[in-house]
Amino acid sequence: MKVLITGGAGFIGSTIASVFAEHGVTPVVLDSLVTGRPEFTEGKIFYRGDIGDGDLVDAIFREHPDIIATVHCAALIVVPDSMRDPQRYYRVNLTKTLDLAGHLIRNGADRMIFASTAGMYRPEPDLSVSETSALDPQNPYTRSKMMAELLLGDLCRAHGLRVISLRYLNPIGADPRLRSGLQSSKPTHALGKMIESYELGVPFKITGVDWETRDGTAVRDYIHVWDIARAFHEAATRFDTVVPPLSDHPGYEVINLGTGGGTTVRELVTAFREVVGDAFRAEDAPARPGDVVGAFVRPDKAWDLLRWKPEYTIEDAIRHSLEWAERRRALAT
Ligand SMILES: O=c1ccn([C@@H]2O[C@H](COP(=O)(O)OP(=O)(O)O[C@H]3O[C@H](CO)[C@H](O)[C@H](O)[C@H]3O)[C@@H](O)[C@H]2O)c(=O)[nH]1
Repeated sequence: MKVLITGGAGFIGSTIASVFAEHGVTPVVLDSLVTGRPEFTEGKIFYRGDIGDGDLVDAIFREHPDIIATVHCAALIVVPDSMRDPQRYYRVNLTKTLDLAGHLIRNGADRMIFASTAGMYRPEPDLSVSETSALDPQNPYTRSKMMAELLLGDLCRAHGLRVISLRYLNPIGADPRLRSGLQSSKPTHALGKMIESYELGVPFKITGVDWETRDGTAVRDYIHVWDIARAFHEAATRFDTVVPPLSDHPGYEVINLGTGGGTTVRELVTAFREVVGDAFRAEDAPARPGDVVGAFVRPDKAWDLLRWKPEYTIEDAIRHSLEWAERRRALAT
């Protein structure tokens, strides 16, 4: 039994591949390596290429008729980049998803699990989001994901494609067995900057301390990447129960993944100190341009349909991220 993973050489896709492999499902990785890492494909069935390449997708299904589902992670994901170059984001995230879906339908591959974002919701007054929250994407990245979901929903109704769309926010951590992790050695996100400050011995700057939250700093739903990857496996395992074939179901189901509480930047600093010790320093600084107060995701539906909830703590994720940062440095030298 196999699963096709587009973007399987990326941070999340490679972790998903490891979870499936641990459960006896062989990953078949399709990745352009534009942002993916060749070392994350080592020892795996790997096709280097584009999800829009119909001949390639046909060849993959011809060579692996035992693929049971497609996990679609291939995408561009950096919000500020999407604002600078929206065309590229719509081409890759939207047009190529349309092409890929056509190739899947042609090959009779009707099960897709789509890696989406909870960043498309307008948060409720308490900053929570659930599947019923209004959609109000704020940048080309989240808009490209929302539009991709809309087109997939239409193809489900018209062509019998079936899609489970998993929406989540900020993945952190690394494969606990350190087979893969974040590719970039210069991350700009909060935990990446914390690790950088810790290693340089300089204070971490808390950018934004005047938000209306429990401690004035912004909220994010940081979630361990292994937990997210487990949800993809649960979705594949329960696919036909969640989206039954040949039924009244519209063929398209959205499930949010999150912790149900979120973490402020100050809470992230406290968790970081739990791991590295009290000497770690942080100081207040102005908010970054374009920053938002943030949101957290209610995961009740994920529990009902997938029997999924996060298992790793923020401290676990920090520990794994630190271990991965060290390993990545060792691999680079
Ligand atoms: O050195 C830093 C870096 C970040 N923050 C704060 O930490 C919070 C979270 O920031 P992140 O950058 O970790 O997360 P964002 O959700 O703001 O955005 C990031 O995560 C997204 C994924 O969910 C996209 O990938 C996006 O491009 C990327 O910047 C923000 O309030 C930010 O101001 C700091 O206090 N200090």
